[in-house]
Amino acid sequence: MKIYIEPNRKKWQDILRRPSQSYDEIEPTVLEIFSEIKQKGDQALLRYTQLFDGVRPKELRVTEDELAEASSNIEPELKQAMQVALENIQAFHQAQKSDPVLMETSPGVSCWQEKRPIEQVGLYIPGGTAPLFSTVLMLAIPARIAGCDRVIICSPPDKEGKIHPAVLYAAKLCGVQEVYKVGGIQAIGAMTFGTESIGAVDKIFGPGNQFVTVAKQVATRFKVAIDMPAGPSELLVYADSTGVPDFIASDLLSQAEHGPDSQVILVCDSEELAKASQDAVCQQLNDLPRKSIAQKAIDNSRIVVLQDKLQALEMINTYGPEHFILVSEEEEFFLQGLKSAGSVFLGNYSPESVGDYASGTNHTLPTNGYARQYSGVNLDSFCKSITFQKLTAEGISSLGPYVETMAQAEGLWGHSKAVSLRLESLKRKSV
Ligand SMILES: NC(=O)c1ccc[n+]([C@@H]2O[C@H](COP(=O)([O-])OP(=O)(O)OC[C@H]3O[C@@H](n4cnc5c(N)ncnc54)[C@H](O)[C@@H]3O)[C@@H](O)[C@H]2O)c1
Ligand SMILES: N[C@H](CO)Cc1c[nH]c[nH+]1
Ligand SMILES: [Zn+2]
Repeated sequence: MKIYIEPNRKKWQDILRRPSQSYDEIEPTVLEIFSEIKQKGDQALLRYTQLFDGVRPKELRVTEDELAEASSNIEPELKQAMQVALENIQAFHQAQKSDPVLMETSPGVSCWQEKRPIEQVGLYIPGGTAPLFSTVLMLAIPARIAGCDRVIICSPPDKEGKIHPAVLYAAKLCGVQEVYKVGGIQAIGAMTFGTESIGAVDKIFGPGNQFVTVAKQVATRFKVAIDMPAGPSELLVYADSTGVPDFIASDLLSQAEHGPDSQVILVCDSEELAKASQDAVCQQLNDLPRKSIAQKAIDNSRIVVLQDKLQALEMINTYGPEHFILVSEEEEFFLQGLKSAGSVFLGNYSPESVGDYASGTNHTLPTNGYARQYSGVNLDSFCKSITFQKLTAEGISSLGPYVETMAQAEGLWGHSKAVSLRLESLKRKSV
């Protein structure tokens, strides 16, 4: 990880550039695959699965037997850990339920807002280099709490044409019955257009690599919604002298090991901490089984020394990290000034991994700077808000004339008449 000491502002853009390929580079591939899926359905899914995952599964849908069998392949210790995670994720997302908003905006004019679940949702579970069964919990639990009617999962098959038992076990634990062996761009296409085996959904959720993320973005042109662009994982750590280099390095590597296109950034206030953390990264990297993946991500990662805390805060907000770890005596200063981040971890005892698995917060979060305009997945992601209104005779009598005036000023006499007719009818009744 290269160290930049007090870099000039003009250099920030270069220092903070993400390593993933751009939308424009991947979009043509996505459009080509989507077009084939629209024309050829399952046949196209199987062709691309063979091409990208090196396998042609006999059936796209995971059978009931496969779902049931998964449990016998999971160690009791893992089952218990998943249960703890499930309970925390469930509790935190259940607590996000909110009461309908109901009020009388003026006498006789009642307005309210209620939520309804999105009926059909598709959950993408990454599986290219690691079977992220934790993502099943992060997406299927809020979908169930929200009350979505149909919840399906798509995940890439392994070389034997199977989905990892932990993914299937988690699906069963969360009550998901429809699981398909398809990943990447082709999975997003299937959930967008529907094929013979896989019915289309209303909204697609879930993280994935750069191909999955661009495919989701392209899919929104075809009347499906997405949660957000949740691509290659990233982390920004800010630490002052209270930071522990070994802890910092372990956090940086925890996100670097996700994929070669991940990126991690350390911003700190001294050269000493920068150097010690850099050394700790080099040392710990050697012990990681996914060293070669993490090394590539580390090559795209940076350490920046900024003594001025205002500048440091500006850099954090400019980057808009997916994950932000803050270890500072000046916690309040940074929290007050923080504008954009997917999820925040405070102090020396809050490693980012706890949020990835079990603290209860959601790990499906905006990357690539999208924290500037998107929230991470939460209960509301699975709902729509519908507004309602009911006016009494008193309500339309007092509000109606203002609506008539505004409608006529916009030249929309049809709108005005819908009010006038009622006002006249009330006048006739009163004489
Ligand atoms: N932002 C978040 O909330 C979040 C959460 C978890 C994981 N992630 C990210 O998810 C990603 C998981 O990536 P992964 O690769 O292990 O699994 P993945 O399931 O996202 O992608 C695997 C699929 O990518 C497709 N693919 C691979 N190379 C391709 C190519 N050259 N052209 C077209 N398609 C290709 C294949 O179809 C394959 O099945 C990581 O980047 C990780 O950082 C993000
Ligand atoms: N860090 C990922 C989100 O960017 C989520 C994850 C799943 N498993 C481990 N980590
Ligand atoms: Zn992670």
